Amino acid sequence: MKTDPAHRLLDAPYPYRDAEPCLQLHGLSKRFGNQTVLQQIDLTVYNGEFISLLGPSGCGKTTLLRLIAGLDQPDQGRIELHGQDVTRLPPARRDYGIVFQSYALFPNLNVADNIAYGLRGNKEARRKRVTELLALIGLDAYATHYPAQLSGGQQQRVALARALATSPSLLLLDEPLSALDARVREHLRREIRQLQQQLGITTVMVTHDQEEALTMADRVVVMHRGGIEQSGTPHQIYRQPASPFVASFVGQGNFLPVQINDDGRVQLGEHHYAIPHTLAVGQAASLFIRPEDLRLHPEGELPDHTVWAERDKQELLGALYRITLRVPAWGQHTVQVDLGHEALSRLGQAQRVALSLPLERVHLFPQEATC
Ligand SMILES: Nc1ncnc2c1ncn2[C@@H]1O[C@H](COP(=O)(O)OP(=O)(O)OP(=O)(O)O)[C@@H](O)[C@H]1O
Repeated sequence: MKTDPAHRLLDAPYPYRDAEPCLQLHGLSKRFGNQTVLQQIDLTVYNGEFISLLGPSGCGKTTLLRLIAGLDQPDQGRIELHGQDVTRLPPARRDYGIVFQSYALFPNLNVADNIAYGLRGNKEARRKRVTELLALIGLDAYATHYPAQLSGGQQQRVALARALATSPSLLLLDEPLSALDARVREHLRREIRQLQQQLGITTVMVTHDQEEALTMADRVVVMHRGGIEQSGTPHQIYRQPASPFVASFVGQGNFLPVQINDDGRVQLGEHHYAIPHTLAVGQAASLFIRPEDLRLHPEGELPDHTVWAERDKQELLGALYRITLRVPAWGQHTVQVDLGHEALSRLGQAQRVALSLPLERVHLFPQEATC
């Protein structure tokens, strides 16, 4: 069920719905030798929006960022920045700042000189701007330090200040946090997001880390094999995945084979469910449900559509337990269910438990559209 993803209208309360476009990509394609790396990419990024390009290794997200930056040339298509065609302009004539995964600071320049590197104007104006930027990134006390004297997180903040120094209208971030350890990464995520909102700077960030994309971005653009699979708010991407690829790449999920019966109901093993869908009668499909959406019921609580399930494995994930169960009535398929500690203790130790399927949480995908 690959829907409209790239151009789908965002929800009404979406804050950038009526904003002016900052960056527009029209039919961008790129090949390296025989390999098509990007195919007909269309994307509009609105003023002030934080977009994350999310996808597995090799899906083309860095290539797309490099095309926007002018570090590579597209074979086809057009790039507009504030309505101006910049497709053939060199990087220096495009109005953006960029931060790479490796800090890319000049080791022989101190922090202040690194930040001032791209600044024009007289010495006093540059000094003033550097002081402002040092305050912005909370490194006022480090102006005379050299990159080697800073932690990874501090170096990346300097790289960010350098990218912002000329007040560009677009900020490009290429996996800016992936070289940092988990705790620093989480902290810097919040800092970058706060700074981006404070400055209102339009931002495009490449990441393969779904948590990073979901927590930082206003809109996540999921890429797969050189194309855009879905574009939507983090909530839409997680809750209304447009394809099996998005459903499985972002978060966890159970896929169960089903059949569409003559009466339109969805057959899962021995059970029939009335789930709204647009699939054809007789069509094979996959039913998708997230582990936290399946319900396990303690003895004595048996709502409609309950099936019996046999407990198999139980793993502690930290805040949750992931329980693996075999469901004879669903064709012996196994499912995974996430439960909080409280819910697990209410469930007790019984080997056989009642399982129900909240129909409003189910997604159906035609089987040929598997990832
Ligand atoms: N300069 C190049 N020459 C040849 N092939 C390239 C070049 N740059 C990228 N590719 C190929 O293009 C494809 C997409 O690469 P790209 O770096 O855009 O992917 P990605 O989604 O950013 O992945 P990763 O997260 O691993 O960086 C890959 O198969 C890669 O090998």
